[in-house]
Amino acid sequence: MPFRDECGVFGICHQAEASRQTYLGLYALQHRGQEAAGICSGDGQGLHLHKAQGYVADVFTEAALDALPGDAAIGHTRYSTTGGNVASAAHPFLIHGRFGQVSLCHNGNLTNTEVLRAKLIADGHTFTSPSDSEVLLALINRAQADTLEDAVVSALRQAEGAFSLLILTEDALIAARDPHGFRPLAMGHAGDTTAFSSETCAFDLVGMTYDRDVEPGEMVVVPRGQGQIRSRFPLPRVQAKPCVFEHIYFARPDSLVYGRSVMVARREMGRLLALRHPVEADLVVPVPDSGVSAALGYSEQSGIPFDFGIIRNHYVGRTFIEPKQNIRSFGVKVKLNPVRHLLAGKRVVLVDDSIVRGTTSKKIVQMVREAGAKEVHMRIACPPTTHSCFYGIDTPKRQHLIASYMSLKEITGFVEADTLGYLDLKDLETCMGDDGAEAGSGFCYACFTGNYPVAPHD
Ligand SMILES: O=P(O)(O)OC[C@H]1O[C@H](OP(=O)(O)OP(=O)(O)O)[C@H](O)[C@@H]1O
Ligand SMILES: NC(=O)CC[C@H](N)C(=O)O
Ligand code: SF4
Ligand SMILES: [Mg+2]
Repeated sequence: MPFRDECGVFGICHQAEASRQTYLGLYALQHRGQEAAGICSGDGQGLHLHKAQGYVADVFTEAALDALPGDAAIGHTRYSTTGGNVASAAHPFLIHGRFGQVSLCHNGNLTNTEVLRAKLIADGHTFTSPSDSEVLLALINRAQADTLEDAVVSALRQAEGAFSLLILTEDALIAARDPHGFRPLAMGHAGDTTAFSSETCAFDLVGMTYDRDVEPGEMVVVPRGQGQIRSRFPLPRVQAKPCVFEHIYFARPDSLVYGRSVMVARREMGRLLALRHPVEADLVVPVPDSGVSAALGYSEQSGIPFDFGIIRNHYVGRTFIEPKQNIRSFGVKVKLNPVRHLLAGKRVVLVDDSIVRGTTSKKIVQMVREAGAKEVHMRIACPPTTHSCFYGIDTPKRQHLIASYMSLKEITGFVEADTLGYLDLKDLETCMGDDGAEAGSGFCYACFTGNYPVAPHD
């Protein structure tokens, strides 16, 4: 996979079946991370943890869920950004420390992990994993603070980069988001139950109503017992920079992210793409699944009919045994297959959300031509991806991003498309309702501009 996803977090409080609901929440967030999954629950007697490498459905059995009792839980699906795909770095992390049992899970990536880690190790701390997220727990435990809440604030003040966090203790469920709000975190309810999730599609599954986002820089404390939900903003205020790529690619189209419909945003990207890069053609074909919404927008705007000229096999996992005999482009073919009957003799507009390395796109263009298409015009629903992400997305290094070393003309030649058009940054801002008071003000666009809101130390 050229682009790997990130992580999903889900947490719930005052729910009799907290761990089962969290399991379902994670099931809905599976697309955000497939390396490991875990849940920590609390029943008033203590915290209980189960985590392992693998998909949510494989990590949790009935018996595993039965061993996670209580009316509060947090859970995580992981794609590593720091520490690699190792069992010890699965979330949630759980410690028995100065504030009793404290469990934490994290979506995002710290940009000063190495500095913090080195300092903690010099102070005598021992780590159980290479994870950046475990550093946060160590900071909480070692904070000069009398209460857990103040210790969390102290840790968050030292952390730099991206964090949407859920913390479960014997007394509270705490949600927090870094001051730039790089990664999403939604809040919802059903009756007395409060829940948090990376995306609202998880709320739909467990029957929760989305209320609002945890704001950038906000910390929300849900007491486990009686008591009101509390909100505070303990971190220095900065211009929020939520990740625009959530809307382009990562999030599910049925989710609201930052309170906006992902489907609507993607469709708008497709519409503007059609306005800026029109072409005479017979058929608009999406690269499934992530290109579908933008392709619909392109078709609506251009009036060129839309059809599923490429079909995706939904049962392809992350790895498969390759045939011994070399089959050309096997990696792409096992996942995507053209519908020859639709493509033969047609001038095709192929719409995808993004080009990363360019290798998939090249093979898809080839595949569509081999299926008989007369012309292939590629349209990409975001600007050229020229910079890597340090805030929780595992993008390839800059030198592997094709747009960082090739011009538009060269990329067109490389992927062997007849024409190629990208959405430009201004249009992307328009689709996101970013009025661009300052250029690129309301979201993080660093993978297109290199303007990193937080300098990556590591
Ligand atoms: O330029 P490349 O490096 O070849 O990669 C670009 C592709 O990568 C992503 O999809 P991906 O194959 O990761 O999976 P998806 O099915 O989730 O869209 C993206 O949606 C493009 O289709
Ligand atoms: N993608 C993520 O959000 C990863 C969280 C954390 N940095 C880890 O590697 O475990
Ligand atoms: S660099 Fe790109 S992927 Fe990373 S947070 Fe910013 S917009 Fe999102
Ligand atoms: Mg794709």
